[in-house]
Amino acid sequence: MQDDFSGAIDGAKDARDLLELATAEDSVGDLLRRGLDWLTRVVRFDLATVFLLKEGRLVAVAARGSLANAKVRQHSLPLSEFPSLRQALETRRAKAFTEEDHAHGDGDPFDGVLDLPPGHSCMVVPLCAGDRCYGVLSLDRAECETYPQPVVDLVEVYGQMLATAIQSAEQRATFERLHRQDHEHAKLLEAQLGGDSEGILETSKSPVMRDLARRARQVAETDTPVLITGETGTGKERLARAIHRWSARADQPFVTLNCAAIPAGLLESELFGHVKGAFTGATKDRAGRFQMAHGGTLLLDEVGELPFDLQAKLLRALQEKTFEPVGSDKTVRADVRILAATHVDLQQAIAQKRFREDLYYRLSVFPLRLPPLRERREDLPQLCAFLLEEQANRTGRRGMRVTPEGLVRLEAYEWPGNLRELANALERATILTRGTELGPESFDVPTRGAAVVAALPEEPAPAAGGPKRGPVLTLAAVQREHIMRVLTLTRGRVYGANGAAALLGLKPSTLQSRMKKLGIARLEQFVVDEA
Ligand SMILES: Nc1ncnc2c1ncn2[C@@H]1O[C@H](COP(=O)(O)OP(=O)(O)OP(=O)(O)O)[C@@H](O)[C@H]1O
Repeated sequence: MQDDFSGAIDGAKDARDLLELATAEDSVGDLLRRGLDWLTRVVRFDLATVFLLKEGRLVAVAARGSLANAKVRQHSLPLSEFPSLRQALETRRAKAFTEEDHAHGDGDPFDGVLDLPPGHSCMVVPLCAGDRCYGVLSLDRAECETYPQPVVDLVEVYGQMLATAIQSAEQRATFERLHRQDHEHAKLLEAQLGGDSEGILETSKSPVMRDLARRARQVAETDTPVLITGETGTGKERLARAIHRWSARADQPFVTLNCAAIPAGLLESELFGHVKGAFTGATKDRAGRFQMAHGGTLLLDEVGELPFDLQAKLLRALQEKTFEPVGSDKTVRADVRILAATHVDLQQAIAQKRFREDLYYRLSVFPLRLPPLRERREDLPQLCAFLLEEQANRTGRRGMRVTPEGLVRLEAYEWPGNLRELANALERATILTRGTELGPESFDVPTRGAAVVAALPEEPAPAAGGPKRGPVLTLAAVQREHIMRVLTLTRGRVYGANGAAALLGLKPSTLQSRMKKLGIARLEQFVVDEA
C-alpha cells in the first residue's frame, strides 16, 4: 500500500519488524530511536514526536522528521491545558485531527515552537500498556489534510507495541537495579558475617572432610543441583557459599531462603515474587528470591520445610527455569543454580508423604553430607584458631588462643550443636576471660555423655569428695570425672535400668573394671543424704 499518507507498506515484514522491536532487549532510548525509524517507513510525516508523561507534563524525549529541531526536542507542555491529548490517553485511542477539530479544539501543542499551517495533518497516538500510560506520540505534516483511518489504526498498533516495549524496558531497568542493590547488600552482609571464606574445608585434618571438599569443588564448576545434608550447625550454609564462590557464577548474587523461617503462606511470594494486588498488602510488584538470584545461586535452606503444594512449582522452576509470580499470568525466566540444605531425613519425609519424591531426585543429584563435629574432633585445634580469628575481626579482641588443656576439655564434649555451638562457646569464653589464654576453666561445656545425663530430672550436688570442677588434663581424667558424675546421679548404683552402667552404655563389669583402673573405688561416697 502506498498513498499520500502511508509509506511503502510491506504488511508481513513490517509486522515482523514491529514484533522484533517490541521484544528486543534495548534501552528505552534505543527503542525510541529504532521505533521512529520504523515509523518513517510506514507513514508519511514532517514531524514525529514522542512525549513522555512526567509530573503532569508531556516532555519531548525523541523527535524525527524534517521539522524536528532543537526547540522541538526541548519542548514540554502541561497535559491539563490540552483536553484532546488527555482524551487520547483516557480513551486509549489514536485520533487524527480534522480541520473542524483544529478550529474548535484546544490549540496547537507546538504553538510558539513551530509555525504549522492551521488545519495541517495531525495525529495523536497514546502510549499505554497494562494499567499505565507513558505518554503520546504525535505525527504532524505541513499538508492540510486529515490522516485516513487505516493509517491511524496502523500507527495505533505501533503505539501499543511501543508502550509495551517501554514498559518492559522500564521493568528490566528496575529489576536490574534491584538485582544490583541486592547483590551489593548480600556481599556486604556476607563480608560482615565472615562467610566469605570457606573456613576449614580443604585444610581439614579429617579425611572425610577433605574428600567432601574435593567433591564440592568438582561439582561447583557445573550447574548441577547439590543437596547438602548434616546436623544443625555443621556448616551447610558455609559450604553452599563456598560452592558458589568456586563456581563460574561467583560474581553473580548468592541468595538464600530459609524455608523454615518464613510462614508457609508467604513462601510462594518470597520464592517467586508477586504482582501488585496479588493479595491484601501486595501494594506493588515485588521480585522473589528466584529473580534476585538470576545469573547466580539460590540456597534453599531447610528445604524439607517447604509446603507440599509449593514443591510442584519449585520442581517446574528447576526443570524449565520458568515460573509465574503470584497473581501474574506472565511467565518469568530466571537462570539460577539451586543448592538445597536440610538437617532432616528427606527419605523419611517422602515416606510420610511430606516431600515429593520427584523433587527429591531433582535436588539430590549430587548429595554432600557434612559430618558432625564429634566425627571430626581432629579439626578442633584448627577450628578454634579459625573461629577465634573470625571473632576477633568482629569484636577486635585479638590474640585469643585455647591452651592444650582447654582443647582436651573441648575434645571431651559431644557438641550436639556442632560448629555453631563451638563458635558460641569460644565467644562466651573470650568474654569471660581476662587474658588471652582459654584454659579448661574457661569453658562451661559438660564432658562427653552429657546428653544422657541431661535427660535425667535434676542433678544433685556432688557429695563431699566427689567430682570437683577444675582443670582436666588428660582423657583419663575426663573419663574419671564423668563416671563420678554419673555415679553421683545414680547414688552409687552401678547395676539395673537406672544404674550408671546402663546410662553410660557399658556392661556393669566393664564399668567396674574402668572404675578400678581410674581409682574410683568407694561407691558409698556417692550416696547423698535425701533429708
Ligand atoms: N568450614 C568451616 N570452617 C569454620 N567454621 C565454619 C565452617 N562451617 C561453618 N562454620 C561456622 O559454624 C557455624 C554454623 O555454620 P552454618 O550456619 O554454615 O551451619 P548450618 O549447618 O547451615 O547450620 P543450620 O543447620 O543451623 O542452618 C557458623 O558460625 C560458621 O561460621
